[in-house]
Amino acid sequence: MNVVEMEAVHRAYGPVTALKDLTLQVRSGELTALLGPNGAGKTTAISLMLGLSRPTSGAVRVLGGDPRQRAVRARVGAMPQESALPGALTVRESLGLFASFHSAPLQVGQALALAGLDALAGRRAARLSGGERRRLAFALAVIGNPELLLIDEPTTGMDAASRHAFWAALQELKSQGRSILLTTHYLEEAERTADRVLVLHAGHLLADGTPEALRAQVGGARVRFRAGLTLCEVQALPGVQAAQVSMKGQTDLHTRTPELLLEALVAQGAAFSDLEVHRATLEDAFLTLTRPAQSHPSPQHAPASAPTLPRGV
Ligand SMILES: Nc1ncnc2c1ncn2[C@@H]1O[C@H](COP(=O)(O)OP(=O)(O)OP(=O)(O)O)[C@@H](O)[C@H]1O
Repeated sequence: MNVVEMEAVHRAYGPVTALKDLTLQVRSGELTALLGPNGAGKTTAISLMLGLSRPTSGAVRVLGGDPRQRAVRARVGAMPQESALPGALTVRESLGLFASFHSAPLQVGQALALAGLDALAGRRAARLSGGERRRLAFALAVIGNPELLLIDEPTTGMDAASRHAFWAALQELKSQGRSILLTTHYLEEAERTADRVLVLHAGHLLADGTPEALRAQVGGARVRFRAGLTLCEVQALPGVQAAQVSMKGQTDLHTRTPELLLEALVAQGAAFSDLEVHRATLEDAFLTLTRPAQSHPSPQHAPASAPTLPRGV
């Protein structure tokens, strides 16, 4: 069963087209990650699912109904990218207030525990740090005991321990049978926790599958080592698909046949050190999928065939 269905959805903001002929489904009981570069249309898609705006054309159905219906909204928990929190209330009072809007809410203590806010229950929202405010926004999203959680960039501003705790809380909510859709730019976290990944780019759905399936599209491995080889010499090694060589001899390459490559390196008698081999990640798949249309890749995401230049060159 699908908890969200978008069919041929088009959404324009004046001359800007944010979503183009977007068809996607979010399945019941799964944790789905909606990924995409900045401006891909993720927040627009979530705001349509929350019934906060309407598609220019196409259809959006949530829990089998129109997301603008009160009965549907009552079953959905929302954590937007930026939340206006009741600053004068304490964390516990905020949760109590929001709980009173729902017919069968969680207990305030349950929401506090899920969001790791027990120690901050008596603090006014206005005095919370950025990461703590995200945790309160999460607690407010779950207090209504929702069947479906729609979460936009939840872990931005959270420290590593809070992010860890947050993902554990999502797993707990999922194990209770809830469906979760979230956007994130933390691809390692999506890879570890999502059942399914949807990749948006320029308002289109580029890919839809398990993290394993997306990784398999790229396949192969990333190999890193330090050696005195030039970029041309590295590119001439068997099976190299893309490579970078820094001025200090740090080599970073992608290959589908790491064993052949290492055999050739040893056969050549090349002196190399600091060898690391790991299979292609979801981030590798994401960059490969979204790279062709990126107009200004950041240095860390630059095409892998370009040699790394020292600062200032
Ligand atoms: N209210 C608006 N008015 C005009 N353009 C908008 C509006 N909201 C979004 N857009 C544009 O629509 C496109 C999609 O934006 P959206 O916020 O959905 O992307 P996103 O994938 O969530 O990006 P990010 O990862 O940066 O949050 C962008 O080009 C954005 O500039």
